[in-house]
Amino acid sequence: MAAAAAAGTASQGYCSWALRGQRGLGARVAPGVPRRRFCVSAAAGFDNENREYVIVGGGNAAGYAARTFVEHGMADGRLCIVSKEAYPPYERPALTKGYLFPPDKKPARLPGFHTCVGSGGQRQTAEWYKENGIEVLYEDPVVAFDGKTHTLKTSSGKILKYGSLIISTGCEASRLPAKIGGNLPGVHYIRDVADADSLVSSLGKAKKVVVIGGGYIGMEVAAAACGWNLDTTIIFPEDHIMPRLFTPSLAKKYEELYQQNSVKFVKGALIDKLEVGSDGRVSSAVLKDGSVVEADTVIVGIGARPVIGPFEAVGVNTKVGGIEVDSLFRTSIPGIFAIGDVATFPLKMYDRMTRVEHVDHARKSAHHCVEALLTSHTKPYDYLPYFYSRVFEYEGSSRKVWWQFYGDNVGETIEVGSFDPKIATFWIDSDSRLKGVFLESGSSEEFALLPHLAKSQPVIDKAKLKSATSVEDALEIARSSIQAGSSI
Ligand SMILES: Cc1cc2nc3c(=O)[nH]c(=O)nc-3n(C[C@H](O)[C@H](O)[C@H](O)COP(=O)(O)OP(=O)(O)OC[C@H]3O[C@@H](n4cnc5c(N)ncnc54)[C@H](O)[C@@H]3O)c2cc1C
Ligand SMILES: NC(=O)c1ccc[n+]([C@@H]2O[C@H](COP(=O)([O-])OP(=O)(O)OC[C@H]3O[C@@H](n4cnc5c(N)ncnc54)[C@H](O)[C@@H]3O)[C@@H](O)[C@H]2O)c1
Ligand SMILES: O=C1O[C@H]([C@@H](O)CO)C(O)=C1O
Repeated sequence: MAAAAAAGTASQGYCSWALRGQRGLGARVAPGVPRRRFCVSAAAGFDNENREYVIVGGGNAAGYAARTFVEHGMADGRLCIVSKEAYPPYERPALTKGYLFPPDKKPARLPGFHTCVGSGGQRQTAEWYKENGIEVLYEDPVVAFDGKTHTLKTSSGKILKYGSLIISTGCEASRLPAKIGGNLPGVHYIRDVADADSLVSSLGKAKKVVVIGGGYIGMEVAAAACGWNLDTTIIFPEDHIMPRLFTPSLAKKYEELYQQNSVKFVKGALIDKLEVGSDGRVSSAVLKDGSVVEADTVIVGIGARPVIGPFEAVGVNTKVGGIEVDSLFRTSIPGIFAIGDVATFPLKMYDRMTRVEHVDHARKSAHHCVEALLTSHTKPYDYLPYFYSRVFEYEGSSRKVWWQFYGDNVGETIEVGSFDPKIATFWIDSDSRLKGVFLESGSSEEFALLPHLAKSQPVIDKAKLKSATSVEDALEIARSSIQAGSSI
């Protein structure tokens, strides 16, 4: 059921793109600049098929995009968000953090974490969208797209003609095939609130939990399961957790913490099948080597795939996947943009095309895209990759952990600190330039230094850094390397 069936109540009606004759490019009018308005009479708001701006996907990036439209006075009666979900945009990271706290430890619930609270902004509830004249179509995903006629069709059969279109359909969880038990009751994937609700209901009854995948979801969900005092096993194919980012040595420190919390690891293992019990629910995971791990609840976190359909014709990057955009988030078709997880964009500082599946980019790409659309700015997006996680945050946990990483994890690494309580890893390339930096349990001042380090890429005296006696000492050595003037 729709949590909120909000329709925009645009008092002045809206300007049809077709009547404005601004095919595709949207309104390239600076805020505050008087515009000729050819408004269609629309006393009831959005009552015909034309929409000036349409965002497809009501997720993290859409919430931040809506905020930028409002800041420019360009939302009221003009912006429509077409959402698959039943809720206005929210901060998706909460789903594997506060949302999974046990019932007695004050779990996060909507409307508590609607965008843009995750970055200290306003909490944009369903009311906020109404008050700002933004039409939100809930639980009505776009199922067809025609770039020639500028038309979208939703699952309920609505036909929407757009002036400018922003695709922010994000990612979907990769699934285990149904033929090996990937769809059994008790097997969970986690992407949205409905998934998280289903998982919480299973955790309430669970005794033995298997987490498949040693990435972000695996680490965050396994830590949450500890908060529910559940027998938890993580199974993954690699040698250590977080293989895309962590060094083996860094991973070891986190694995030890999980083991102290009674979590078991099965490494280097692939799933052969998930078996069904007499109650029709999952009962165990059978590994390729024939061993069996019992489970009444399985959480699968084996990566995510960009949601491209039905927009394939807009242009998919063949190497990275994702909808290809330029440094202003413009696709190959004028008037169509893509942001967030689904967009493959030029990562200017490392001179490569990439897709980033993290919330900081969702927020910043949304803002940058909408600013470029609504104003005449042509400043290229210059993103510094930023990833973070927080686990064991619930009250009563013996040790909370929170880490941040900035930059590129390339080159050799220097690790400083014992993890008790802090650890830092520095990635340094063959020219001795610092490329990436990771910090666990830093102070706010220390975390604030990391983006400066990763952005300026100072030349580092490696011997000096290796001899650092503490994380504080190491960060000071890196900071003074920026000041030494050898930065980019
Ligand atoms: C459980 C979880 C925890 C995370 N934690 C962190 C974290 O701690 N830190 C971090 O940096 N990142 C985290 N991420 C990643 C971060 O949430 C994403 O990078 C971010 O949500 C991307 O925003 P987006 O708007 O591009 O996509 P999404 O937020 O996924 O939004 C896309 C929306 O589009 C909808 N949609 C898809 N197809 C259609 C269609 N055809 N029509 C209409 N709507 C459609 C989807 O239902 C969804 O609501 C997490 C992700 C998950 C799943
Ligand atoms: N803190 C964060 O930034 C955060 C938190 C949660 C989720 N997310 C996002 O959510 C999405 C999904 O996260 P994720 O953890 O599933 O992806 P991931 O890519 O971080 O990890 C996937 C893991 O799955 C495992 N794996 C891959 N194929 C497998 C297979 N066939 N069988 C068993 N294991 C397999 C590997 O161990 C791999 O590390 C990503 O976009 C991620 O960025 C981010
Ligand atoms: O970025 C984030 O947003 C949410 C939460 O802070 C919203 O309240 C969360 O858990 C993050 O990591």
